[in-house]
Amino acid sequence: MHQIERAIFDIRRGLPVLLRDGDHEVLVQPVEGVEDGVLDHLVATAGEAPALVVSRHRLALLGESVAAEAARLPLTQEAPLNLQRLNALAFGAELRRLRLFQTPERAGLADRAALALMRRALLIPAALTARVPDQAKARVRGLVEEGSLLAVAAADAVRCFEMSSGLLKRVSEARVPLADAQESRFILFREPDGLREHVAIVIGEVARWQDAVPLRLHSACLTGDLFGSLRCDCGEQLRNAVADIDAMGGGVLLYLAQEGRGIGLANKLRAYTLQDTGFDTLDADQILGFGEDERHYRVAVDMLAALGIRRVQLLTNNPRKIDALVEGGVEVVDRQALYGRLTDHNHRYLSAKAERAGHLLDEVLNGHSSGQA
Ligand SMILES: Nc1nc2c(ncn2[C@@H]2O[C@H](COP(=O)(O)OP(=O)(O)OP(=O)(O)O)[C@@H](O)[C@H]2O)c(=O)[nH]1
Ligand SMILES: [Zn+2]
Repeated sequence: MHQIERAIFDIRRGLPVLLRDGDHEVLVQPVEGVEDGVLDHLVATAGEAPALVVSRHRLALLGESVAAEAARLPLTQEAPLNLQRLNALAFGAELRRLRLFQTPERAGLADRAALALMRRALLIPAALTARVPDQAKARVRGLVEEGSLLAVAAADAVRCFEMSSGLLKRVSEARVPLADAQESRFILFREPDGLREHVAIVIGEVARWQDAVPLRLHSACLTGDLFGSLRCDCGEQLRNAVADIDAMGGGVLLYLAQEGRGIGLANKLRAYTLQDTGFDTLDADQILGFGEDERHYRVAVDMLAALGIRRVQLLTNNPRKIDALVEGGVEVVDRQALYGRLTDHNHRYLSAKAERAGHLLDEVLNGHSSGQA
């Protein structure tokens, strides 16, 4: 998978990469950050006009539905390669003005791989993919050989989110006394591709735990956790969780690198701007091409295994977290609610989570202001 990591770095820098699926070769270019000249360069290199690959979430907003995860929109003379139009089609909020000229086509392996790479790179999930025709293959191979274009297998790229279980690296640890839990230890884990790091905060002594371990899975939220943003309840939930776990006699908080429900901080800020024009938290993500929740919990299951934890009492209002642990073979014997404070700023966010994403927030929305249930 080493080449995939390099491909992700190239993509984050706005460079094209070549995806190979047997004899089929496809050039991939992220839509995010695409600049004047890049499109012409892509067409000149590939030798064919590209298609815009978008997620099914984005496509649904454009009035088309597909069963698959992604679809390709062929870009031809009727839909010229103009940057403004491309961006509007890929992640613009003015949907009424967009008219599809071409029927969406089924995404092939390389198209799906392209979107997986965009997501893994935390970019907008939209890509330009251009097939390399036979007569252009020798020239493109030359670019790969001279090192100016990276080639990867589409089959590896499409699996870039999958991690071989147990390969998570336990890297380092230290005692870090916290204001709300003096006996705390931070243990850092790194994903095998080196891209993301997650921290287990172990409160109390593991050896003393007899029964189900109090556990919090907390997804990173820079704005809320560090700066006390009023747009969400994350900072208070984080601090309440540490205090609650300490009061329960110890347990674990997994601080997961899943900023913005897995879409990354850059996209979360884009989503906030959309929310300021009237969209709710889920619709804003969908405009950008994301599903209502892009988080994967495999890493949390692996961290628990590394810590020798099989039975837990989970502090959450999110049924998906319970399901993900159970699917991963962790026994969830109990759930405890965990609230932050309801404010004028986060009311709409919490209501959307409750009404549209099934979060169990009745108590906080109906008057309870803070603390555990
Ligand atoms: N995309 C997006 N993410 C957001 C928004 N507001 C907060 N988040 C993110 O949502 C996640 C919330 O994480 P958690 O508090 O662990 O999870 P939860 O799904 O609310 O579930 P529980 O708190 O366990 O009930 C964090 O990653 C935040 O960065 C938003 O408007 N859009
Ligand atoms: Zn937050």
